[in-house]
Amino acid sequence: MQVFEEIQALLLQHKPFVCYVKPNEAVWNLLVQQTDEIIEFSNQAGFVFMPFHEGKQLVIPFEGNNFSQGNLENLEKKPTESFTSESNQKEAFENLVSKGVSTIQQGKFDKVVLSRKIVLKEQIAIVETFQNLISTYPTAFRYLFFHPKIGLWMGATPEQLVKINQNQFETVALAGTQLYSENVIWATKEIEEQQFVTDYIVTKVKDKVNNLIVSDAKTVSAGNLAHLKSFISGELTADFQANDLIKALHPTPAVCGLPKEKAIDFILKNEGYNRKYYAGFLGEYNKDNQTDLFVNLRCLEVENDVVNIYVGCGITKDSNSEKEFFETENKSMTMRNILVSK
Ligand SMILES: C=C(O[C@@H]1C=C(C(=O)O)C=C[C@H]1O)C(=O)O
Repeated sequence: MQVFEEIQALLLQHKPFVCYVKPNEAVWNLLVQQTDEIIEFSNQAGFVFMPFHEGKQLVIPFEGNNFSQGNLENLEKKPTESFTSESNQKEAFENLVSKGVSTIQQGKFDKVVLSRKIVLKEQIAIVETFQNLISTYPTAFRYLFFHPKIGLWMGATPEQLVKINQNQFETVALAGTQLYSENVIWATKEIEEQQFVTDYIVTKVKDKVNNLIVSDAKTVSAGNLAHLKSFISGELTADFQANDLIKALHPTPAVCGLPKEKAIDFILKNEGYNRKYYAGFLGEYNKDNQTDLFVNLRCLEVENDVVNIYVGCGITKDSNSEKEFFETENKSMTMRNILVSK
C-alpha cells in the first residue's frame, strides 16, 4: 500500500498534496507540491481547490510538481467509531430553514441551500479514515487534500461540476434527497427542486453553447442516499470557453439557490458560519486538455483537534424544517460511517 505510506509521510513533513480517486475507478492519483507556499489559481493547469464564496482559490500546478498514479489494491475496512456531536443544532437549524421558507413564500427567491457544520471533538486517524472513504464509496469522487497553511479536507462527492474534453462538456443537475431503497418514489417537492437546477443550468448556457442535450431525471444512489440527476451536455464555442462555463455554473442552485445572487446573500447573512471549501469545487483543471471538476460535498475538515462535517439541503416553499434537519443528519452519515479513531 505504497501510496498510503507516502501520504502518512507527507502529513508528517507538512507538505501540500492531494490524493484522489475518480468515480468508478481503482486508480489513485497523487500530486505533491514541492514548496509550501499558497499558490493562487490564475488559469494554470493543475488540481484546483476552490472555496464556496470567499477564501483563497488554490491550485497545485502539474508543472514543476510531482504527479504519480497507481492501482488501488483491495482495502480492508478499518473499524469505525460513532462519534457524537456535543452541541445540539436541531432548533437553530430548523429556525434557519423556517426563515428560508418564509422568505421564499414572500417571493424574495425560489430556492436556497442551507447548511451547517457538525463539530466532533475527536481525533481521527487520517490515513485509515481515507482508506475507508475510498473503499466505501466507489461511485464517488474521493479525495484527501492537505496544505499546511490551509488545512486538511477529505470527501466523497456524488456531484460533478463539469467535465470538459476539448470542446465537449458534460455537467449534471443533482438535487432531491431521500434514504436509498429499492423502489424510490419522488414527491413533487423534490421533483420541482431538481427541475429548478436543470432549468437554471440550461438558461445559463443555452444561448452560448452548441448541441445542448438534457436527459430526463433519473434516480442515482450516493452512499445511503438517493438523489435525482439529469445529465446535460454540449459543445463550447470560441466565445464561451471552459472558464466561462465554470463561472456560469458555480455555485449551482444545487448548493446555493435561485436566483444565485439573492440566495448567496441570504446564506451569507443567515447561516452564521463560514462554509470555506464546502460547496466549493475541486479537481483537475486542464490536464492534457481535459478538465474534471466536482462539487465539494459529503466532506469533512480536520481542524486542530476537531473534525468538522459540512452538510446542507435545498429549501423550497414546501420545505418542512424538521424533515430538512433529518436530511442533513442523513447526509452527515456519509462521513460519520467511515471515521477511524486515532
Ligand atoms: C448540499 C448538499 O447536497 C446537495 C443538495 C441536495 C438536496 O438538497 O437534496 C442533494 C444533493 C446535493 O446537490 C450536501 O450534501 O451538503
